[in-house]
Amino acid sequence: MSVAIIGAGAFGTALAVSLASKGPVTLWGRDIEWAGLGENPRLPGVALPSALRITDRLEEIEAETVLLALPAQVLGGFLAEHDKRFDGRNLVSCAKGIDLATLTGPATMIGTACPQATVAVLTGPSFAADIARGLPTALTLACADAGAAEALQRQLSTATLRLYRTTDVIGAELGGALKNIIAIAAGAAIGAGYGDSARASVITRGFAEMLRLATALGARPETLPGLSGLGDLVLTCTSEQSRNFRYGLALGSHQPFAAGTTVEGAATARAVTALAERLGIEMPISNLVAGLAQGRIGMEHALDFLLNRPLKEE
Ligand SMILES: NC(=O)c1ccc[n+]([C@@H]2O[C@H](COP(=O)([O-])OP(=O)(O)OC[C@H]3O[C@@H](n4cnc5c(N)ncnc54)[C@H](O)[C@@H]3O)[C@@H](O)[C@H]2O)c1
Ligand SMILES: O=P(O)(O)OC[C@H](O)CO
Repeated sequence: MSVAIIGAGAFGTALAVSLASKGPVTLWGRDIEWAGLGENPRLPGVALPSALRITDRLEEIEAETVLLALPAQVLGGFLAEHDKRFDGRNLVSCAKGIDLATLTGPATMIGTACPQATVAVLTGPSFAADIARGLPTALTLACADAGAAEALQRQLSTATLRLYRTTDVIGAELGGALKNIIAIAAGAAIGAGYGDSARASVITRGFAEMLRLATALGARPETLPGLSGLGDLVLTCTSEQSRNFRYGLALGSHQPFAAGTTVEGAATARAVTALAERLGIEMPISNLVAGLAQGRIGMEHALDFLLNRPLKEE
């Protein structure tokens, strides 16, 4: 089975570099003026291998397995335009977010746009730079069809990229989407100088929120403590490599943050606030992050927002 990747950002390029160690890979990007330079500025210091073909022509994407490595908020527009071209293939979502327009995750969006496709999700704790440099990384490959999950697991594992499989697509994709919100909160706590104990509380109570919403939306509870949930939550809340964590740091310390950086947790927090309201679920950390990201709540009120809630059982 041949492989192609849509989205030549940091993650799409990193996956392309890793998969090119096994055979030819095609990478499609909208803006690829860097292709001839042998390096993607979003992934500095990583040489692009010769087995990697880079194109901005979608008609060249003929692979059976296509990884969609676009940010969650742009995926819907891409699918609306190109659904027919990709229907019927193996479509693997790599986006970690919930679409604000539809309040659904990437797997549902892909399945709706391309009903004949086999839909899968690739998620879990992994920084693009680590994957591209060949550092050992473990991910989750989720597909409702157990046979297809096994085939994709084999196809997309490399010598340094170890994939575990599951049929719980909703659980795997929600873990990856929701951890970004909690990482912003953890960054804000550190940025504001609240300390490591506060960060541990944010991670733990944040995980409780993730579990609450994910299971209400149909996730299996045992999926959330795995790589795609807790694994990625821990990574993203503790590393300044994370853009979501760094965005939180900037919010907490009243510093500017580079516009145009992909920070999936900001829009996803707004989507989660709407979903939680619809389902009658308490998501105080997610609500706070949505308020901070929209400028509705100032950092000076953030602590009151969390600490003045009624005392309750853990
Ligand atoms: N970077 C990581 O370490 C990492 C790791 C795991 C998962 N992810 C996920 O992968 C997804 C992509 O993240 P990234 O790090 O590659 O982001 P990025 O900011 O590096 O790249 C985003 C890419 O999307 C392209 N793009 C934006 N709008 C587009 C549109 N309308 N049509 C076509 N292309 C468009 C941009 O040109 C850019 O190449 C996110 O959901 C992210 O959470 C990233
Ligand atoms: O840089 P972030 O915050 O988008 O995180 C990247 C990955 O999701 C970490 O697993």
